[in-house]
Amino acid sequence: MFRKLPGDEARNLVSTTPDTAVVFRPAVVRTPAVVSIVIWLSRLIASLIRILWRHPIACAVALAPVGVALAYGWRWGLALVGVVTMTGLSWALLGRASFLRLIGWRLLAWWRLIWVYRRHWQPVMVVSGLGRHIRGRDYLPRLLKVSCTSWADLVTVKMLNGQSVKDWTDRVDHVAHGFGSRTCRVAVARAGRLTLTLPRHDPLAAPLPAVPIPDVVSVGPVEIGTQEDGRPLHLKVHGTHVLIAGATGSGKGSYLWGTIRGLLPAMRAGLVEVWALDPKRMELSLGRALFGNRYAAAPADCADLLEAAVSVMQERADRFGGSQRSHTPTTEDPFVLVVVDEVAFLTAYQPDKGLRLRITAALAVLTTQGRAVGFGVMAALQDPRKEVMNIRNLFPDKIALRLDESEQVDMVLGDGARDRGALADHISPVPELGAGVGYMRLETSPDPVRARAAYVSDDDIRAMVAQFAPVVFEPADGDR
Ligand SMILES: Nc1ncnc2c1ncn2[C@@H]1O[C@H](COP(=O)(O)OP(=O)(O)OP(=O)(O)O)[C@@H](O)[C@H]1O
Repeated sequence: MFRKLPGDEARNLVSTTPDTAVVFRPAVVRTPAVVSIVIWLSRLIASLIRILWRHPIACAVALAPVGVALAYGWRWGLALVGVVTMTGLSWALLGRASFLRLIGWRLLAWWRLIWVYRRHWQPVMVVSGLGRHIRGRDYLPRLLKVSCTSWADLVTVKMLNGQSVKDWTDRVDHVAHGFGSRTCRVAVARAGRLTLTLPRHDPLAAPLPAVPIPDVVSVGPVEIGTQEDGRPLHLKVHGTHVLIAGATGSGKGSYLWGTIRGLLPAMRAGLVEVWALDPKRMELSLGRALFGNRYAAAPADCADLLEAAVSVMQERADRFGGSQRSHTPTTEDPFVLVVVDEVAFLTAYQPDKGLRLRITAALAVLTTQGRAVGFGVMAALQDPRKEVMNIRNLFPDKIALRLDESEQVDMVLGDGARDRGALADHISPVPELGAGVGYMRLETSPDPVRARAAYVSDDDIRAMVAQFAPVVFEPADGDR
C-alpha cells in the first residue's frame, strides 16, 4: 500500500569529502506511516478551511445541492443543479457583459489560478531564479491573486523580502513563457507587491478602420485607436508634445493622420491650426489642402515655417505674460499643432548646417516654451538615437512603434521601459499584424500602454480633404 520512502535508499549512502579520511554516514530517521497520514490529513483539512474562508460564495453554491439532496432526497438536489445551470446559461446568453463581469471572468480566474499558476508556480519561480533553494527549502514569491479581463490575466504577487522590481523585470521572458503567455508586463501594486499582466491573446492583432470624425468640436484628447484592454486610445495633444518613433512601415502615419482627423471639427471652428512639415513629401502631402499655406516640404521652407510658429508663440507669450499661465483655445488664439513627419531629415540628415541649426533651435524653443501658450509639436522619426534627435527628451509623451533593436526602446520611452514590458522590438513587421501597434509612455504614467492606431487610408484622407479643406484654414490665413 505504501511506496518505498526515499530514506530507504539514503540509508545505504556513504559520502566523503575528497582527499580526506572523513566519512559521513547520514542518519535516517524512519517516520511511521501513521505520522505521515496525520500530517497529510491535517494539511487537507487546513486547505479545505482556507478554501471555505476565501471563497464562501463559491463553496455555498457548490455545497447547497449536496445539502438539499441530504435533506430532501437526490431528486431535489439534481433539480437545484438544473435550475442554477439553466439560469446561468440564460444569463450568459442574454446579458453577456454583466455575466462575464460578475461570474465569467471570476470563474476563469479561479480555473487559471488552479490550473496554470498554482500548478506551475514552483518550477517557474525556481527555474527563472525568482525563487531560492536554501538548505533544502524552497523560498518562493507568494502568488496572492489572479483576476481575468477579456484579454489578460492579472496576477498579484508578493515578492520575497529583499527582492527588487528589477529582479522581476529582468525575468519577464521566463515568467511569460513559463505560464504560456507571449509577454509579461510588471507593475508595482504597492510596496513589496507586483501586478503581472500576462495576455491570453492579442486583442490588437487585426487592423482597425479609421475612427469616425467626431461630431463635437474638441481640442483633444483625440480618439485615434484602441488600447490593449479594449478601451479607446485617446491621445492628448493640447498641453504636451508627442514624439513617435518607429522603423519604416511601422505605421507612424496612422498616428499623425488619426490626430489630424480627430481635430478636423475644431480646425473648422477655428480653435485649432495644424502646421505641417513634410520633408519626405510622401506623408502629409496627400492632405496638403487641409493645411493651406501652413505646409512646408523644402528644408528652407520648413525652417521659415517653424520660425514663424516661434514668433507667433512668442508674441502670444508676451501678451499672456502676467495675466494667465495656461492656454484655452479661442478663435483669436487657437491651439497650434506643429506636425513634423520624419524630423530627422531636418535635424540630422540635412546637409546645410545653417538650416539644421535653425530648425533644431526653433523646435527646441517650441517644445520648451510652447505648451503653456497653446503650441504643441508632434514629430515622427525612424531612428531615435540622440545624434539624430538630440531634443527627444523635450517631448513629454512618447510612442514607440516597431523598432529594429531592443536598445532603441529605452531611447524612445525612457530608461526601464523595455523591462516594464514595452517590447517594441518584438512587434510584427507584417503590416496587418503590427503596423500602428505601439507602446505609449505618457508623462503622467511610467507604465507603457500598448495600443494600436486605427488605419487612416488614402481614401479616408481624400474624404477628409473633400469635406474639410475648403473651410478649415480660411479664417486664420492672415495670422502668419
Ligand atoms: N494603423 C494601421 N493598421 C494597419 N495597417 C497599417 C496601419 N498603419 C499603416 N498600416 C500599413 O502599413 C503601411 C506603412 O504605413 P506607414 O507608411 O504609415 O508607415 P510609416 O511608419 O509612416 O513608414 P515610413 O517611415 O516608411 O513612411 C501602410 O501602407 C499600411 O498598409
